[in-house]
Amino acid sequence: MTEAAPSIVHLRDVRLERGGRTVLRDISLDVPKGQVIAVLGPSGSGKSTLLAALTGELEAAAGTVEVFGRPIPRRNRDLLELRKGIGVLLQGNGLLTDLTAAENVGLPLRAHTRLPRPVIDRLVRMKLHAVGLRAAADAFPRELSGGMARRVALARALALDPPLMIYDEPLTGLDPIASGVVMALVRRLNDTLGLTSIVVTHHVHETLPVADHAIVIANGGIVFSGSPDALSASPDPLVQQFLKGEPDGPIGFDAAPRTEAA
Ligand SMILES: Nc1ncnc2c1ncn2[C@@H]1O[C@H](COP(=O)(O)OP(=O)(O)OP(=O)(O)O)[C@@H](O)[C@H]1O
Repeated sequence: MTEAAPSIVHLRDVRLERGGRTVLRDISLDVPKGQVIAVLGPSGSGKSTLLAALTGELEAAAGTVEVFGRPIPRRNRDLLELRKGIGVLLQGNGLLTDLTAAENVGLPLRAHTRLPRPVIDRLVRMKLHAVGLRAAADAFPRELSGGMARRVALARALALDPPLMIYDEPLTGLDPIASGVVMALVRRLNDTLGLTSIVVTHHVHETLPVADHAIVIANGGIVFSGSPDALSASPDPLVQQFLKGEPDGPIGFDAAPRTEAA
């Protein structure tokens, strides 16, 4: 019998507030090592708020948040150490326009390590190779397509070999082909590098095929948690409304979360 993989992320009965208002309540979630999990939900449902709790940017108002088996530290130095273990790919690529692709990927290595230049150069080439862009090392961001720029940003997020990757809307602004390339890469990198990945998105149909597990956030909480197949087959009207992108149904048009205290 194989042992269950340890949880890289563990949330129990978590309540998250923004500006004194409850955005998410009763959030319990375990992300086992090695999995790709999709966090889905309509705009404003609290997906970014959940991510902020995982990176320690937002302290939970109640409940337990553990990453890598430890509660999120409060001391700044410990928090910085934790964050080195979490690679984050944000919606905008955040590439510096006056640096080449290779220089952008090398930034975290120069900022957080004292590795000698030739070692950094070699690591940068490896990261660019991992995203299929070794040939683009000397290109500037303006010379790259949207999909290529996203992959450079992905290589940079991987620079410090983080065991946990968080993707916040990785497909925004990409065409269907580039979206397919990026999602296939998310899965391949997860498996070849032994990572755990959390993909926050409202691109359900592009994301589910590469995910092991999906959760749907709406109306202030987790309304679905299960396999992608179970999600597609769910009879829950709320889930169906979200999957079909229908404006009328149990999810309010402005997706305003419940505001009463837990
Ligand atoms: N700093 C803040 N102060 C007050 N309210 C906030 C803050 N950040 C987010 N909110 C509110 O919290 C709720 C959830 O926002 P959040 O950005 O987490 O949603 P989301 O699901 O990531 O949305 P999107 O898909 O549009 O990025 C929204 O009602 C939003 O207005």
